[in-house]
Amino acid sequence: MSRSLQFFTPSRAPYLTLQKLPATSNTRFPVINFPAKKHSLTITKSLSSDLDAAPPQVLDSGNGQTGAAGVLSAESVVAVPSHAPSDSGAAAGIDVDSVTEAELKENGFRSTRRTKLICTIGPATCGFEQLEALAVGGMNVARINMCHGTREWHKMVIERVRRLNEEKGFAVAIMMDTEGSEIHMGDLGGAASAKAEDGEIWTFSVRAFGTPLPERTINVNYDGFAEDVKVGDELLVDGGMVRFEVIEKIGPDVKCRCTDPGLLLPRANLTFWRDGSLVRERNAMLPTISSKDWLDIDFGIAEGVDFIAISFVKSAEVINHLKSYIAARSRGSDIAVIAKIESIDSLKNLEEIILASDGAMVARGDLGAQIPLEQVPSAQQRIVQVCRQLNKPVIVASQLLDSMIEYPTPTRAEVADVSEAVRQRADALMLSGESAMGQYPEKALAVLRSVSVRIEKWWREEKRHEPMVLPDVGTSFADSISEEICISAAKMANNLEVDAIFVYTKTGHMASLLSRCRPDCPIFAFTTTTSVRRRLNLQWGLIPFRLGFSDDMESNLNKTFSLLKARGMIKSGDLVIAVSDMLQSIQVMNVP
Ligand SMILES: Nc1ncnc2c1ncn2[C@@H]1O[C@H](COP(=O)(O)OP(=O)(O)OP(=O)(O)O)[C@@H](O)[C@H]1O
Ligand SMILES: CC(=O)C(=O)O
Ligand SMILES: [K+]
Ligand SMILES: [Mg+2]
Repeated sequence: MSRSLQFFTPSRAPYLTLQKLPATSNTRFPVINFPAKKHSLTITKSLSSDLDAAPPQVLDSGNGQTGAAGVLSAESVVAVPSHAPSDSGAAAGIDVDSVTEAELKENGFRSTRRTKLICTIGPATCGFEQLEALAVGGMNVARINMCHGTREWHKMVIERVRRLNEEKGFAVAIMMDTEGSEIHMGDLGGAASAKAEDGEIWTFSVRAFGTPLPERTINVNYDGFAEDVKVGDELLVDGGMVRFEVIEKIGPDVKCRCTDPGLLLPRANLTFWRDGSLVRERNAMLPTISSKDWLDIDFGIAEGVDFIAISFVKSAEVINHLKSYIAARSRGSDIAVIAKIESIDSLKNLEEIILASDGAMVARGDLGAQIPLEQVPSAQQRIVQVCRQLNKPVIVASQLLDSMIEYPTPTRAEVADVSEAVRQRADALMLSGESAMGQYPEKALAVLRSVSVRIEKWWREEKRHEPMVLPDVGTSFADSISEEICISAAKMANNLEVDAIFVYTKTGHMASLLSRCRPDCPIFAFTTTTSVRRRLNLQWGLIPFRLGFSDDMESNLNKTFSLLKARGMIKSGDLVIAVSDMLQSIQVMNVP
């Protein structure tokens, strides 16, 4: 039966009847079909009886999927879920993150956290129990930073995260972050940190020293350093956490007086400034991906990491180069490349870099060392917005809760900063030192979680739908149809106040298009492979499930309903919108 498009205007009237229907009704609701060949819009209303005939679904056996998984309140985690191996159970079963499942059951769809959380793993969090505590606390992605630690150490962390996923039913993705070849200090001869006091004279040298290092001496990784700096230059450690003034050059050694005291951390980034601006002599010519980075990338490909984040990206070219390298090396696997925006050049070429990448990171630590600090917030806003427009996930990183490295509670200013990133609707927030080497990694994660949930709720209550125009991102007509479907589905979901959007997607693309619209309800993303499922874990509002499904949407829906109902994740009467990348359609229905 064909109806006019007007049927789908925001007016709620035609839908009032939907909600009055008995919860047990198996009536299916209007289906908008965009037939693949005709491309004409027909709206059909079908009354199907074969839902009744759907055979009962068999759950994976022996994994306790129907049992209570655990309880996660906004404040604390009460029980640790125990769960199915993520790769077990083929067609009939369904895999979902056990903590998310518990959260959905406990607090309902609406209060499920939409903003994703990344934890940098370091000495404070590399143990199996510590990793598990982070996963239970909501970590969606574990980041390993190739600036620090050995490859054996990183391999061990990756193996532990894998084991956690397999044994406990998580879908924590792994992000490997390259070192890049900007100027940085050496490893302090093995010391965890060193304190520079006001007025002290320190030597920064390109000489290779044995260990232990001579007192008040810092090794610099960039050979041109002593030639490039001038007496009178200002030397900034970590973008100004500690400052020195260059007072004398003696061959490879540069003598500096400490002007702003503070803690020096191993391999901290170094920049030098002259007359108020950043000096970029020959180091501007340093390669984005160094020879060591290529070895690390080979390691990441071999280990099958989910994301590779590239430090100090300057142009789209390097991203394209790396993507073709990955494609040639890792046939079949799909490692996503994240461009770290942390240099002046990356801001200049922002749109083309983001277009070439699979996502971006606002790496505020180094960015704040390259542009004046007061310009970082507007740069962040711009990067977040461009990513949203171009449908790429965006991460806001660095110093979100820096004081929690030492203290158990954040500053009010830090909470405000986290809130602002959530309010900008970034896909993900990242902990660095707070989780890698801080005193309170789990507490810091809990702060990110509770602030995210609270600000998201406030956003929905205030109905702050931003008037953002989302441009076409695809190139083909079929892409345009998908985008229109997702925009319409998200709008319908908000207007009808549906409980969830279901998306069946093999590549994850349809799910990301829905995520881009930032709808009020969560998006249940069903995908067939564990790697796509882990990758979707970086994107705003997506709850990724692994499920075997076919091209027949009717049977997919039946199967999903019975599996999710059996696990207590949905109930009869819940209002759901379903879309898929197999069938260009929007369906609105109550769970039978
Ligand atoms: N694998 C590790 N081993 C030891 N310490 C680590 C490790 N990873 C991180 N850290 C410590 O945690 C701090 C913060 O981690 P993070 O990775 O965010 O630092 P960063 O070096 O400032 O980042 P980037 O190099 O990407 O700009 C580091 O400065 C380091 O002291
Ligand atoms: C995360 C990172 O690399 C930075 O903030 O500099
Ligand atoms: K790095
Ligand atoms: Mg950096």
